Amino acid sequence: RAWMDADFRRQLSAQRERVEDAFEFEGRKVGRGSYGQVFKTKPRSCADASAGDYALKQIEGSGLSMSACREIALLRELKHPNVISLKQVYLAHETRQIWLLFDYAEHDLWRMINFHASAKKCNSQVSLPPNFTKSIMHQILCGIHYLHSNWVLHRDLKPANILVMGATSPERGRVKIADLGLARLFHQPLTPLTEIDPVVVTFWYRAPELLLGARHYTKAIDLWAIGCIMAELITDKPLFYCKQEEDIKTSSPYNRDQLERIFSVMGFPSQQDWRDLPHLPKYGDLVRNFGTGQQYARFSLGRHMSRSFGMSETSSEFRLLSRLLAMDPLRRPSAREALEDRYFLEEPRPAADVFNDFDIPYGKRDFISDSSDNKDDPARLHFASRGRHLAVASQQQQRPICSQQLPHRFDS
Ligand SMILES: C[C@H](O)c1c(Cl)cncc1-c1cnc2c(c1)CCCN2C(N)=O
Repeated sequence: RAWMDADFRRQLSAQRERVEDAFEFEGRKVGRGSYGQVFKTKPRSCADASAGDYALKQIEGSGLSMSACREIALLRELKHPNVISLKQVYLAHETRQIWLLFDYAEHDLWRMINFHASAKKCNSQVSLPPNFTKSIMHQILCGIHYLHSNWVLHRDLKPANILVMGATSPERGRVKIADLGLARLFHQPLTPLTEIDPVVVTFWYRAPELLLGARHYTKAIDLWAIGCIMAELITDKPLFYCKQEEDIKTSSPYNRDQLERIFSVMGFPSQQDWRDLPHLPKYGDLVRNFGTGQQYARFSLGRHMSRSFGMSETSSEFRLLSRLLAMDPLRRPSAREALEDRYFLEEPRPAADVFNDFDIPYGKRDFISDSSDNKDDPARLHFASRGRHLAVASQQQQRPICSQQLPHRFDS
């Protein structure tokens, strides 16, 4: 028996296509995060440069965990223009590594928003098409509507997971939702928040019910994150920005500083606003830390957005934003209800190419070196995230925004 299997296994192993044989990815690493690392590659086979690029994601850790297997099986079934499509899975049997192959997206909201934020700091506005935010929001909601109608929850929506196809792609300017829950090894939110890679996890997009100990992810949790992303697209600043302790090793979902930030923007939820609040597991901590929340009585989203960004509280843009950011998850719209909001029916209408045929001002992704890859280096925590910022910064240095050469203006 064993003898026959060994021979059979040798045959299989000889036939199995190896990822390193199919793709050139030496020195082509573009990103590294809690999920693992990602390379911008071309197939070795077709030599012509015109062939599209691919993103090769090497999943952190080894072995095919049950949830990684479930997520991969899901990804292979999912097919929607606004969801990144999984092209191939490679299981390297020798190293028990998992490699996922996707179409390559040159841009993502994290780098795009950083670009606009730094351009603002240098007082050189990169003006965007008037329907830029609306087009991106429309496509995020279309993608999430598709996932939710297939009972797939994303669980970790944030700007870095919202990709946008670049100029060389046939899908130029199309939004692709990525990292579907693969970053989550367990489905319940009560997982130790230390990712495999101790790069700090941000809480800025976490719904208040999660911070108060809600035991399960819901569709409404994804809609809250989309509201946070919409505000960030409008202001170029994370709405619920909260300084992060360097290494958050807690396994408790309760994060007082993050809740404090949410209340100082939104105000404190009253019994009328959120009937089920007292039933949440961490309600006791909330009362202990914040009492009746009187100190937040004068705060509201409308006040924050109008005072800080001159946004009109009667605009349909603000109305949709405040619906998405309802403190009570039961009051948030579904993805379909959000898509039916007046905001998307009014001029200017959302466009299929979010750049609206204008030149794309963002640079290509930088390749990053492996030097900071030393896992034992305690400082890795700093360099890991700082390295990414540096990568973006060097992007900016290559395209001096503050000098006379201004990026192509959208409105010209
Ligand atoms: C795997 C990943 O989701 C991805 C996919 Cl599936 C397809 N095309 C590009 C990417 C991609 C590459 N790099 C980065 C990002 C995304 C997010 C922001 C971080 N990042 C860097 N390079 O820093």
